[in-house]
Amino acid sequence: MFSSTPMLIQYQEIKNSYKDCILFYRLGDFYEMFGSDAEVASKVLEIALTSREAGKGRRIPMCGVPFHSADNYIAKLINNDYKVAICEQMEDPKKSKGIVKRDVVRIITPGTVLENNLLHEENNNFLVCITKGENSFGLAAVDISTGEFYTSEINKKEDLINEVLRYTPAECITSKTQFELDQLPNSVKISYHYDYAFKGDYCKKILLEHFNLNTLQSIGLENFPEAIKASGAVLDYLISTQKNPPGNIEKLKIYHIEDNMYLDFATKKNLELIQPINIQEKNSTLLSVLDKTVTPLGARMLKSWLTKPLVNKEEIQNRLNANEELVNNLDLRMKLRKLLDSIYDLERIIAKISFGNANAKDLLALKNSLEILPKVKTILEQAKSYLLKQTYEQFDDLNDIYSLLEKALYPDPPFSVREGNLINDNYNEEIDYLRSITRDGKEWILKLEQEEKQISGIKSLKIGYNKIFGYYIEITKSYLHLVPEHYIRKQTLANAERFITPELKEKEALVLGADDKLKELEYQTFIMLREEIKAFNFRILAMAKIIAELDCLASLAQVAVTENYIKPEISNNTNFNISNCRHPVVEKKLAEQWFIPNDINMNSDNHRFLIITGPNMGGKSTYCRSVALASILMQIGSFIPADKAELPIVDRVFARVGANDNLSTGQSTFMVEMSEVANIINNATKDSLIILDEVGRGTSTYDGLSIAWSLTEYIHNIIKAKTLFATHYHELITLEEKLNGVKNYSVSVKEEGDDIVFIRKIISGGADRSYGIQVAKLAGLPSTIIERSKDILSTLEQKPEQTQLSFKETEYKEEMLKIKEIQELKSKHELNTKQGINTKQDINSKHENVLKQLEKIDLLNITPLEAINTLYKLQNSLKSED
Ligand SMILES: Nc1ncnc2c1ncn2[C@@H]1O[C@H](COP(=O)(O)OP(=O)(O)OP(=O)(O)O)[C@@H](O)[C@H]1O
Repeated sequence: MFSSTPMLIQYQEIKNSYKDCILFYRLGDFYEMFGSDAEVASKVLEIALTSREAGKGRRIPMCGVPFHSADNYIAKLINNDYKVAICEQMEDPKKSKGIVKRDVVRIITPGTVLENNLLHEENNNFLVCITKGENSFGLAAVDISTGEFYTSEINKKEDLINEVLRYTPAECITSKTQFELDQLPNSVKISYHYDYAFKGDYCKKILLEHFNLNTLQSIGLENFPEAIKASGAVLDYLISTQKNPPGNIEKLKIYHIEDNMYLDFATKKNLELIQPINIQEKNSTLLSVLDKTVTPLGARMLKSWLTKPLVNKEEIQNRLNANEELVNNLDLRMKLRKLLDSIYDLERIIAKISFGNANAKDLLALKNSLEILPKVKTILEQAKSYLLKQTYEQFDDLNDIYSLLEKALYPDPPFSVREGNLINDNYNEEIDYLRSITRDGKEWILKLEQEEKQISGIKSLKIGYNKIFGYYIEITKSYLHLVPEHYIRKQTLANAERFITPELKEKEALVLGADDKLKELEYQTFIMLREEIKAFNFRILAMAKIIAELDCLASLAQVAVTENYIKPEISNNTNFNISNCRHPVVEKKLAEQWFIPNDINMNSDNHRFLIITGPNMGGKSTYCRSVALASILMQIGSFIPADKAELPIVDRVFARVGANDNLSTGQSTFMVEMSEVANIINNATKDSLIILDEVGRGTSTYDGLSIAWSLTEYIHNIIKAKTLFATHYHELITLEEKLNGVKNYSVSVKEEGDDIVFIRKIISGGADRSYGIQVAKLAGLPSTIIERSKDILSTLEQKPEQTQLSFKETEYKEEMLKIKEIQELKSKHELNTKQGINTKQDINSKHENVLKQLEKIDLLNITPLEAINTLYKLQNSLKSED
């Protein structure tokens, strides 16, 4: 379409291959965008849209961003779901004849970013790929900013979706013919890759080439065709976007979801492991309590531990023992944490080195981190626990790499790699030589300044430098009469004149020539140094993992000490016995009160299904969750908030807590609740732990009760998983007599006259009432409503079969009349307004205010209680103004 100028012809040719990207076309110091790309980008980036001559009097839209600040603009486009193709000049414009050669050097997509401003230190940036085979799904997850690469084969679709969500992917790729992605939440950004990249043979070839293997057997992948497809396709996507094989990806780890504790998305959300339910309350997550890591490496690993607790007894025990040693050995813990604190994000530095983006400051950060490693090793020498001892034995202090950097790298290099001061003295002879010339030359110029001052007697004489004139002698106007004759005038300023001398120019040629050469040579030497370090990538990455693990263990130990946690025992049978168990997050949030700890005892026999009843706000949810969190904590190797604990290893934890709306997926509260319950039923085993909190409350009382009842029977009789069920359906407590494994518990409460005091102790036996009205009173509901509620409650208690209430002779009736009255008033007002009658003078402002508020009420979505409450307020506001 822009066929008329050579540059635009070139642009169009390149753009044709990158139609789905915004093309950043390098033109001198700018990246330019043309046509529809310019129209889109100018809006998103809020930059001026101009136009450019396209021949034959036509103009095309154009906008541009400076090359040196492109990162921020790219970030904005990526965050707005665009892909960006970076097209560079492939030759020096000064040396090229005709149009400069250009090509796309990289495509940036959300899952392939390496830019600091698009990455979060404490989060991975996973690119996930999914494939669909006849009997299973393939999944691969890769983070090029850290070098991690995982793959798995999964049978059930729900498990696949759950696993995709566990990675919180920045981008998810598949092929258009592979998979219907309608089941993934909208938050997952989907990209499609070419169909050919998902063919088994092609994927195998890509993997063998990348990992330099003859067979996939050595990495355990041979018998997993879908995992091969997913990992091959994702690698192909990386190669095609980065235009290079990702040099920091050394290993592909195949895993099976049952290798770890299974936590589905709803459970992680309901237990607030990583993300708070209320986004504002960042410190209501388990992670916020546990994360005392001091490196980004550790922070990312801890997050991954929390979403994938262990199930292998030996591994759990090893972590617990290491943790215990770090808890008890203060010196070891403190010194370790202090040393780790100085270690930079090695994984992200290595990614930058691999993709050729690392500058000298990055290498300096690497050098400074490596300097710490031998000290860490020395500290670990005293360790006695298996895991720490093993870490000590495997510890590679990378001293050779440190020595190389120490020798080669300038001690305080700049960010830019083009301005010199990158390479140390005594590393490269030619650099030393050129540096001495520029240093000497600069000294010579300083000396000349002194001499010229003395000879001419001009005190303000100074020698300066700029890019246009090079070196010059500047003399202020008041001394111009003293200027020696051999000075040659070059420039006149408002206050001064600038001169040169032949001698000065001669020296300048020498200094600047050497300076240019030095900068170029330093740059080339730096690139070579970076390549040399690249060869050590995998050794450094292996140590990064060890550092991350030490950081996690030391963080858990630190929390155990400050929060007073204890080491749990792994139960030899399937019994749960925890004395004085606390909720790790709630206990920290209680400002002035003490957290009341509670015991928990469960076995596989007559104590496996606990029904917990009692007042609202009594602490039922908190109790149930604290048990689930204790299991998760132990299985990540952490101590737990209790006085003594013995826990079995559970294969899965499920938590169905509260009723959450999920309007974004078009599901009602009840639908979400039931699908979460269905997931539990389909996946729980006798070795699982299930937390049910008020299941059934999203529907009518009898429907809800019936579901809760039959769910209890099913879990008790068929699944046999350990279960804690917090409920307001007191009818369920009769199940204790019918089902052998069911036991009733309740939260105790003290009645003080008409009021209640929460004791928050869990006691044996069921509760027969919820004290909802007392809690409503505590919450500040008006006394009219409280009193009326008591009336209704006593009627119901006398005639429990009565489901329809009559509201004769009550305040409620009066209030309903009031509604009618006001609504009539409102419609009269509307009618009058329609008929053009000016009623404003008749209705004073307070009525108008009430009417406005009434108008806002959405009658279809308001409960009777809310309606009464609102009316009460409105009536009061009318009364108070009278
Ligand atoms: N053991 C405890 N010690 C001290 N405070 C507690 C304890 N358990 C709960 N709380 C406090 O009580 C609040 C309510 O607890 P929780 O939500 O567990 O009650 P609940 O019985 O499940 O209520 P509802 O039936 O209304 O859902 C908590 O947010 C916390 O502030």
